[in-house]
Order: sequence, then structure tokens, then C-alpha cells
Amino acid sequence: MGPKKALKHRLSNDTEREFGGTLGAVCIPVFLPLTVLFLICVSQSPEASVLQWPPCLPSADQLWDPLAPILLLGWIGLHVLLYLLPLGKVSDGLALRDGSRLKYPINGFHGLCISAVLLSVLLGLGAPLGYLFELLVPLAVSAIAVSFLSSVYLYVRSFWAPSHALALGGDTGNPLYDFFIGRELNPRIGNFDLKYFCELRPGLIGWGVINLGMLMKEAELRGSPSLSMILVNCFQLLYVADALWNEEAVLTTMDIVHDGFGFMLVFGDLAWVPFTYGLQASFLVVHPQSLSLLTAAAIVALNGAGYYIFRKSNSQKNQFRRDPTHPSVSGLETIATATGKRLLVSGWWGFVRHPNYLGDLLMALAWSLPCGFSHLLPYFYVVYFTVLLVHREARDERQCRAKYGLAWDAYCRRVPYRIFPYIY
Ligand SMILES: NC(=O)C1=CN([C@@H]2O[C@H](COP(=O)(O)OP(=O)(O)OC[C@H]3O[C@@H](n4cnc5c(N)ncnc54)[C@H](OP(=O)(O)O)[C@@H]3O)[C@@H](O)[C@H]2O)C=CC1
Ligand SMILES: CC(C)CCC[C@@H](C)[C@H]1CC=C2C3=C(CC[C@@]21C)[C@@]1(C)CC[C@H](O)C(C)(C)[C@@H]1CC3
Repeated sequence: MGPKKALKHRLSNDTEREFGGTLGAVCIPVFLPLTVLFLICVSQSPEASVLQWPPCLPSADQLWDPLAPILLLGWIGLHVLLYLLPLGKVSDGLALRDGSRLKYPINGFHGLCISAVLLSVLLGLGAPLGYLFELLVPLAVSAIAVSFLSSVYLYVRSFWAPSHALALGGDTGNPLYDFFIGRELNPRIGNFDLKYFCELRPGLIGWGVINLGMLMKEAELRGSPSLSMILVNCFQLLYVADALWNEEAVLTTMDIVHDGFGFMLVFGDLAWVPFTYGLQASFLVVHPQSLSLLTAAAIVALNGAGYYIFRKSNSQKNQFRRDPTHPSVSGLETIATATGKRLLVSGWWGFVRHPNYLGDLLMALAWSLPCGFSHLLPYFYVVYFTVLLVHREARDERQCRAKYGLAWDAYCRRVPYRIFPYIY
């Protein structure tokens, strides 16, 4: 067997399959879109019960509104234009397997600001943003349809990509699994990077706009937005703005460096994030909560603590990976690995092995608490996110052990807890 054939053979047979392998790849694309529709429906129903039987699902006539695909495609089109604007700097991604580095525009925050200005103009002209509440289900249906169509396009075009441009785990030869997990690592049309574009722009900023729509709806119904709604909007907008302000850091995340671009990420970016991450806001439209100033202050403090840990730890690692001699990280204790890269064992990364996940989870809790304790639905994000991050931590751990071998074991002995100190 020639070396090329041998590599293909190894990838088809030995590649460890993620997310339950073929079964997961068949079930997730059916189950998760239904979950999105179910959760929106529950959040808008008077009972808001996730345990209700039969489960709450929108009726056929609620699924479609011709305005939804127009708004969605217009929104994506706007962000394509904003991505192409020659604003901000251009940054290099990490080195690819063939040694080359791709170039990425760092202008997502400009995109957010321009979207905010356009939205303010529309609101000034009397655009009924609160109508997004009624449009949520048809918009989600359109986003799901766009995710499926885009994933088919990505799968088909990946057969024209050279083998070094494929994700290591995405070329197993099983069409269902490869469609789901993504074959091509960095699919591009010219210089336009499809994965990088979807990761931070239409879905993430769309999430902020949907939240604002829920706030306007609440103001329409009750005269003014509630303190709970304001907190949820501010916390989640801070998260979105932070991601775009630190856009360059996304170039070193697992999604960009390691994962192929297939259904999982396309759907995650375009449908899952905008329509499930802000469920607290649509819940609050129908289920108003009263919040004392003291409770609100405690929740703000929790979100602040979570944000501080999340931001500081992500920035520390990013700085260390980009320039380990920088004064802010040069004094930290590290251990050497056989790859030449070093691992931090003091500072945030000496506290637990994933301090950034800890901060993210504290914020997730702070986003749900303004909704009170009467229903489970607002806590969906905390539960889902805990599962996602525990699973993600295990994937990362496997990859780091394969990459760093004994040095990774030494790091684990030195920093025994993964996410929660003394617990996990
Ligand atoms: N809101 C959401 O839905 C989601 C949010 N997130 C957030 O995204 C952020 C990024 O997360 P993610 O991409 O999963 O991974 P991380 O940013 O945690 O990166 C993991 C990588 O960091 C490097 N690393 C690990 N330990 C050390 C160390 N001690 N010293 C130096 N480098 C180390 C390794 O890569 P290498 O050594 O190769 O550099 C490892 O593969 C997190 O804050 C997370 O909470 C993530 C998923 C979903
Ligand atoms: C559909 C499945 C259940 C799972 C899909 C997972 C995706 C939704 C997430 C995988 C990694 C993500 C990241 C962010 C959003 C969610 C997805 C796409 C992120 C952009 C959120 C903002 C953060 O600041 C970040 C660090 C930039 C995140 C990067 C990872």
C-alpha cells in the first residue's frame, strides 16, 4: 500500500469518531432542529414546561412566514458585506499542516457597531422590532433550512479540496459522519473564510438582535422592560461584544484549528446559538419576574466574576501562545513538551486545567437567575453548556495527551482539577 493510500486507510478506520459516531451523525441533525423548535415553543407557552406531555411543538401554520427567509438572508448578506469591508487589521491564523498560514480580517467588532447603528436608524424609523417574538419559529425554521443546504454544499465542495486541506477527523469515508462533522478544515470562496465568518457574525450578533426584539416586545406589552430582561440583554450583549472585540483569539480555538466545517458547526453557529442561547429573553416576555435590587446586584456580581475569570484566562493563554516573551506572561511557570511548545502551570492555567470554562459556566448561571426558580426552561442553557463543556474538555484532553504525551501527564499531576477546583 502506497503512503497516500495508507494514510487514507488509517483515517477511514482508526479515526476516533466523535459525538456517538454514525448513530450520532444521523440522530443529531434530526433531533437538534426539533429541539430548537420545541424550546422556542415552550418558552412562549403559558406553562413553559419542558416536561409536559405531549411535548409542545409549533403547528404547521406557525412554521412558515415569507418574511422570515427574506430577513434571514438579508441579515446574512449584510454581514457578508461587512466582512468584506477593508476595516481593521488582517491577522495570520496558526500554521496549517502544509506550513502555510491563512489570513483573516479582524473587523467583527466594526460589523457589530455598524449593525447597531443600522438597527438604531430602523428603530428611529419605527421598525417594529418586537415582532421578532412572533417571527421566532419561522426564523428558526429558515435558519435550520439554510444550515442543511450550506452543509450539503460544504460536503460536496470538499471533494475538490486537496487532502492536506481536510480536517483530520472529518475524512473517515462514511458520508453521514463526514457530512455531520465536516470534511474541509477551512473552506473558502476566494479569501472569504466560511467557517470563520459563521462562527462569530450572523448567528452571534443575531442572538443579540433577537434579545433586543424580546425586550421591545416586553416594553410593548407592559410599558417598559423589566429589570430581569435588562440584565439578560446586558449580560448576553457583553458576551457577544467581548467575542467580537477579541475576535483574533478565535483563531486559536479548537473549532478553527481542529474541527472541519460541517453540519454540526454550521447548524451550531446559524441556528443553535441565536435561537437557544437567548431563551431566557423570550421566556421573560410571557413570564414576567420581579427582582429586588439586592438580588440583581448579587447576579451582576456573579456575572462579573465569571466574565473576569473567562476573559483573563483566555487572554493569558492567547498571549502566551502568540508571544511567550511578553512581559504579562514571561514570568509564569511553564513545563516543556517534546513539540517545542510549553504548557503554563501557574497563573490561571495552574488553578484548574480549564479556567476559561469555569468562568463561562458562572456567566451561564447568571444569565438564568434573573428568570427566578419557578421554571426549568431558563436553566436549559446552564445544563446544555455544562454537558457541552465537559464533553469538550474530554475531547481537548485526548488531543493534548496525543500531542504532548508525558508532558501532559505531568501537567495533569501538577493541576489535578479540570474545571471546578476540588470538585471536577
Ligand atoms: N458559548 C459557547 O457555546 C462556547 C464557548 N466556548 C468558550 O470558548 C473558549 C475557548 O474554548 P476552547 O476552544 O474549547 O478551548 P481552549 O481555549 O480552552 O483551548 C484549549 C487549548 O489550549 C491549549 N492549552 C491547554 N492547556 C494549556 C496550558 N496549560 N498552557 C498553554 N496552553 C494550554 C491547548 O492547545 P495548544 O497547546 O495546541 O495551544 C488546548 O488544546 C472558552 O472560554 C470556552 O468557554 C467554547 C465552546 C462553546
Ligand atoms: C449543535 C451542537 C449541540 C453543538 C454546537 C456547538 C457550537 C454551538 C459551539 C462550538 C464552539 C462554539 C464557540 C462559540 C459559540 C458556540 C460554538 C459555535 C463562541 C463563538 C461563543 C463566544 C465566545 O467568546 C467564543 C470563545 C468566541 C466561542 C468560541 C466557541
